[in-house]
Amino acid sequence: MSGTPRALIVYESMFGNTWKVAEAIGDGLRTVIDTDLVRVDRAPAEIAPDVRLLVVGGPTHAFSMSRPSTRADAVNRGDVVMPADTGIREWLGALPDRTTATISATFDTRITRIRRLPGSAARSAAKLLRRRDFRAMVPPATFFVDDTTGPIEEHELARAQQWGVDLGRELRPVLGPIRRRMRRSA
Ligand SMILES: Cc1cc2nc3c(=O)[nH]c(=O)nc-3n(C[C@H](O)[C@H](O)[C@H](O)COP(=O)(O)O)c2cc1C
Repeated sequence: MSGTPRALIVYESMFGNTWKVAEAIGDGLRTVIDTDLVRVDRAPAEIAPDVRLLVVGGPTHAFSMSRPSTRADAVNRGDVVMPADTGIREWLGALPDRTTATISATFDTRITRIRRLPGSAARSAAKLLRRRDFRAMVPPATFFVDDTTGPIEEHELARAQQWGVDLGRELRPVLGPIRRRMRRSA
């Protein structure tokens, strides 16, 4: 383990709503830990050892994480904010096996009006992470958009920021011993 512990948020977004949620979560998390935010098509192929918390989020497509076909569908529905050739499913699938213990958390966006339907990208992503020995810090979280292309209401973004703050609080007891060790060796 090396460097100052930090959090990394990797997000996928077609119409910009999950991006806004990721930024709000980052604002919350930064009250506790240095946090980097990166789009999935620019995300590192490996998780650096100083990343103590990995947060992954994306839009729910067809009851799960997006696939090439659902992203192609999204492109036909409106202007997209990132290339459709990759998503969190592909990025998580290509991650190498863990060499250091990393804690994880996942989130997604879904449509308010069909909130009773099952299926969540966050839950699917959490399953993939568990298989790769990441330890989930909190249950998967969902933030709601008004319709397929949005918008997302301010109260959902406020909830996302608070989720980030709460996640940071959960992380504190885990970071405490690391910070103390770092102070001693400084
Ligand atoms: C092809 C496709 C399939 C979708 N399937 C679902 C779904 O199963 N459940 C749901 O709640 N929303 C579904 N949605 C709506 C997305 O969740 C919504 O577009 C997304 O939350 C917006 O986030 P973004 O702007 O970051 O892409 C779907 C959208 C698309 C384009």
